[in-house]
Amino acid sequence: MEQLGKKATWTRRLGLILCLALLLGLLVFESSCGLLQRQPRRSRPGRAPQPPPEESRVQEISLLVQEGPDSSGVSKVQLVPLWPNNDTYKEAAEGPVKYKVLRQRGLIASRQLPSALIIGVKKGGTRALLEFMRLHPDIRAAGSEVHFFDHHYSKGFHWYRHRMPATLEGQITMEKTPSYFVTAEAPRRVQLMEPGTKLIVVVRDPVTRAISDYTQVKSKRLGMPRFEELAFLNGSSVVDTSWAPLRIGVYAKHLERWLNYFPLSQLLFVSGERLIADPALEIRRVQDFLGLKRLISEKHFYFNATKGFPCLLKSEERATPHCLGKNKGRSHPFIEPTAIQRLRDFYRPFNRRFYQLTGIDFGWP
Ligand SMILES: Nc1ncnc2c1ncn2[C@@H]1O[C@H](COP(=O)(O)OS(=O)(=O)O)[C@@H](OP(=O)(O)O)[C@H]1O
Repeated sequence: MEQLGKKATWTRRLGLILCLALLLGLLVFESSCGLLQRQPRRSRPGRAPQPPPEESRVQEISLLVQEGPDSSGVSKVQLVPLWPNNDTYKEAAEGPVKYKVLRQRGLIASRQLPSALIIGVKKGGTRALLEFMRLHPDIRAAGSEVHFFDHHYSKGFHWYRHRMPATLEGQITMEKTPSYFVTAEAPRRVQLMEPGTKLIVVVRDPVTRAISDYTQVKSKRLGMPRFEELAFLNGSSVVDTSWAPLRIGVYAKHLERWLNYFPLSQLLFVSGERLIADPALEIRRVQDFLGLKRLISEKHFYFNATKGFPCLLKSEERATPHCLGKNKGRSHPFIEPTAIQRLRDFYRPFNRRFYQLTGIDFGWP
């Protein structure tokens, strides 16, 4: 009985082993025949078919069809694309494609050479004009004077462009360097850059301009001679036109040089006096000249009685009311009235000529 029981247990174990072996064999057979291969995953409804993963785009080229001394026994090589796709190559070569498109549509800012320049005059109110114009969303201006057309011309236009802020399509790049107006080479150089450049000149009574210029130099140099000593030759009544603060004020002469290269229609003359008395009016003229929407108006300015000048309620840099710096709107030293009168007489014919050339009577005494 006991022997019979043991036999039955062994038979059951053998049967189990046989079953397992059979199952294993079946599995091996099916996988080698591909019967258990997975079906490709169906894309989810509503979603675009996904591109094949990068590895599956490896291309195979048979070496047998190629001529050559290869006898390595390798029958195939895999060509793996260096760039995952064509767009990636373009991105590397010319910047991301999406940026290129955005740039073409003017949606990405890039640096441009200026299309409008405030060329002068020194102490005419050029900083005020530039700061006021910067309120306009379509104006982007270099913050400091670049001095390209006088001091840095040899550095080239590439250097110049990199001094400019980035602009979007439709925005105007501007720069102000007041010494351009009196630089002999500047008109030709500006024309070479772009004959259509718009030129803005802020002019002011040449006598007060000269005193303002003198005041600035005096503030930086101790022991400066009196204005009257510098303005006239050897204590005489003859005006020393070689003295820069006086030479700059002969506007007609400097303008004639610019008119050899640019038509009058490309120049706008801003009155430095009216820029103080009625900034909104002068800024409206500038906006019109530049073809801009009239967005800057009276509501952007207030008169600061302490400073004695119009100031801004907010600007590109600050959202609070503020005036130009301490070096703008300095008090001038006392100048002998006879010296002032002599200078007025000296400038009168040049001023008249300037009015003729510009077609504007600035009303200087
Ligand atoms: N809003 C406002 N605030 C202050 N100053 C003003 C303003 N508008 C015009 N001005 C006059 O600008 C004169 C300085 O001119 P510039 O900016 O062209 O000077 S510079 O050439 O850049 O040094 C400066 O000359 P001075 O008064 O002699 O300092 C001012 O008279």
